[in-house]
Amino acid sequence: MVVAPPPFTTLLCPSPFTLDAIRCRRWIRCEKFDVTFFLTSVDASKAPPQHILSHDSLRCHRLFNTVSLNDFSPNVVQKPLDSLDKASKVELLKRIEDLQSEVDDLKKLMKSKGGVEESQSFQTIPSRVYPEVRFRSERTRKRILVTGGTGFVGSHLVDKLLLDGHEVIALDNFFTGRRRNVEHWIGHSNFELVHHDVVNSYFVEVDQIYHLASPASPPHYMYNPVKTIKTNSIGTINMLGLAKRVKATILLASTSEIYGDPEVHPQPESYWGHVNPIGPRSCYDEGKRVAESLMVAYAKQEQVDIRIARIFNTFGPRMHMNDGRVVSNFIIQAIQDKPITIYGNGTQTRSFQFVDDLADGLIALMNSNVTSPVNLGNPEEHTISDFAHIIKDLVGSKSEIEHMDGQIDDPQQRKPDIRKAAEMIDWQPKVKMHDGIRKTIEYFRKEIHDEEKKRRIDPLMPGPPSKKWKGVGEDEEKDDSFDEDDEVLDVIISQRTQGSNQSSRPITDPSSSVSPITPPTVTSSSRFVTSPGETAYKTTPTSSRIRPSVFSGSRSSTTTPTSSNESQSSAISQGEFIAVKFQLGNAQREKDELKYKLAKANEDFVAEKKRMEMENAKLLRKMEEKIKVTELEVNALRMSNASMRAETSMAGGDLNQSMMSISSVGSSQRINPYSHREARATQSVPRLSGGNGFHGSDIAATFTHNQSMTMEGEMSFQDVPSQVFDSVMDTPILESITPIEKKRETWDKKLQADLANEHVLDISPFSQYILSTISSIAVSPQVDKELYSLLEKMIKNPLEQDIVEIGDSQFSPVSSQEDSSSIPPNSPPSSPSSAPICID
Ligand SMILES: O=C(O)[C@H]1O[C@H](OP(=O)(O)OP(=O)(O)OC[C@H]2O[C@@H](n3ccc(=O)[nH]c3=O)[C@H](O)[C@@H]2O)[C@H](O)[C@@H](O)[C@@H]1O
Repeated sequence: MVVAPPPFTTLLCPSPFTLDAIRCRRWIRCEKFDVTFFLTSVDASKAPPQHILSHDSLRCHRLFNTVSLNDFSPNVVQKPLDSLDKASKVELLKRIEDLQSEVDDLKKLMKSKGGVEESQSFQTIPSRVYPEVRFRSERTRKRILVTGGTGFVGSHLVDKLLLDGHEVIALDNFFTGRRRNVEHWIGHSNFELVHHDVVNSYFVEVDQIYHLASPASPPHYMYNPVKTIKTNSIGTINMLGLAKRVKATILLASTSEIYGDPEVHPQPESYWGHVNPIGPRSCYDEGKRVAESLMVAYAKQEQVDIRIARIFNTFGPRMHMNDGRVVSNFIIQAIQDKPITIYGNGTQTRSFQFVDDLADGLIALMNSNVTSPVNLGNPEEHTISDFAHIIKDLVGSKSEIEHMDGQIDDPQQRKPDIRKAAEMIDWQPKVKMHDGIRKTIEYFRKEIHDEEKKRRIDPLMPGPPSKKWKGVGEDEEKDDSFDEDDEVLDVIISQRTQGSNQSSRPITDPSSSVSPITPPTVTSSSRFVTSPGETAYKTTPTSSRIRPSVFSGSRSSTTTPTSSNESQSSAISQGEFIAVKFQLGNAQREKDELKYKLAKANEDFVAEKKRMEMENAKLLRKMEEKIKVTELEVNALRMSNASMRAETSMAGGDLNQSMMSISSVGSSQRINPYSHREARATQSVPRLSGGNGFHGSDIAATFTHNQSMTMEGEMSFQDVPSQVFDSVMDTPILESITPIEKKRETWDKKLQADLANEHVLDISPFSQYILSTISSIAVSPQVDKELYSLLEKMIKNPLEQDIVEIGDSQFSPVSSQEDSSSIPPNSPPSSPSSAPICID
């Protein structure tokens, strides 16, 4: 009789000898060993006699052992769908197609998104490096609003506050402020830049408010006196209202100008001043005086915590080239070896402080508890004449000194009494005037160099006249806003239409040939007004009343018109000149704005990139899920198809087709790319005898998808079986299976021949594969026992065993060693590899 074969080799018995009668009835799957196979029953009635094989053929079982149990990867095996009717399968196929196209779309979308990212040249934008700021805890870190935060003084204050670890909001209407003054902070998490005019309300939650917003240079504040008053009155009310609401401490940047043309010298805070309330400077002087009054009123009535700084003449880097004040004018003139223009006889005095000291003083005052006004200035007093020589010497200039008409209400002496600051806020200036001047000279040298370079690259041509020019000669009302774009044109229009009767600031008469950075060389003969309200200029009404920046001056001798025509042409050329100058200013602002936008775009890009990466990751996950689902469905279909083929072949009595079906199932279940990878990483390389033979290629195809495998003496399966795999695995499921049919014909013939010659199994590695697959999972004695008995029954009486079903739970693998004791006496050895197979 038979020496019992290993249990699941027994399972083979029905297959070979009743192959043509096989009917797929149930799937058995063993997740642990990643095997799905059919349990079949025998329908002998359908089996042509010649296909019934002899038991003796099973001698070949010995060959099974070439594939060991360990060679199977723990892939997930899914249960196939139950047999589907054709319509359902078509529907399923359609769904797979849809899913596939969806997956393709998603892939495309992802690629395109990746493409966008790649093509962006944002990577070329270097990430910004900010000055290192002090770390402050939540408790000590303050949120601070600085109005006029991009101006000359404001930007230095912003620097100090940020470096000290506070959060700063710089608010500015950019009338005299410039983004470039704070551009090194743009994008910093502690910094915020707000374009806003304090004349309008602004609401923000802050601890401190430094209220600096106002033009401070005489030509600037005199340009639009109504707006200057509004800024200092309404603007201050708005900021006080905000301070009141959010209980912030507010510091007003007041000025030494509130002392007017002082009669007390030096000026202590207790001095009430000597101000002409209707003079050309009054818009600023009185504006600041009313601002101080408002501060005190809000403190008294609304308990707002206030600080008042009376700021004396200040200079330093970041002064505008067009500032028009004495320091910038003298330095630029000296650098360019142009005449240094002194208004008046030069005996008037000023005390100049370096901007760094002022910023320290403002912070010290804010953080004190001094609510009364405090002077902040450097008491080092010089006459303007001395000052001109100091500048000339420090620059090493060949400039001559030229005296021009003095200004109306020009304070004749100014020197701060800073004892209060020293006592109450422990502040005094540290930077000596000479040192500060040197730094400022370097700054202006660079500015001039940059400016000249820019003009070399892009020589300025006066653009087409603005629409505003059409208004020349008409009655046009001057806007009270600081719209710098229209500023100069407005001045010209106003000049032409109303004459020069407002400002006492010295007039300059630039000729058309004057370069935008030509220093003023104004003489004193033609422009001096004795009293406000009278005709402001001795020049003709057509001469322009522009601010006396160093860029706009020229010798007065060239300006006295000899005829009305000449006067007209002089005015036009000046207009053109100013238009060009302001084009330059606008271009600069535009550049600053672009820089800001670029920095912002960079930030936005980084955020967008992060978002896209997250989105892509999500998309990828979704895609992978879809692919997985698709694969599962495809596998299901394949298995289902295999089932059908098996059924078909059974009906047709085709051994090979049945084999193929099983092979397909075994293969398709290994498509899962994840387990595939795992398998590759962990599996040994099984060797299969005869794997490249008749059916061996199918087996190879099966293996190729999930593990490396070599055939004995043959090439690697990884390379070989692609066509085979394609033909077997990717055969359209419901379409004509022509290639397979063709093969099958050949195989059938061969099989017939083999059968005739009685050496079927000897040459059928495919059969071996099935056998080995089945045997390899037969590690559970319990399962062995059950299956064995089932199979015994099947073999004995196949017709009775129409349906065999074994659930998953029965396949929990058990180590053969561990459970050898539990193997029933009747059972075969649990290790297929060691099992002697001998069937009588
Ligand atoms: O620098 C400042 O911080 C101060 O500047 C101005 O006060 P002011 O003293 O008139 O400033 P400048 O325009 O620089 O004039 C200073 C003196 O130099 C004279 N000056 C100015 C410019 C020039 O080219 N030549 C010249 O002789 C002026 O006539 C004046 O006597 C403002 O009014 C103040 O609010 C501000 O605090």
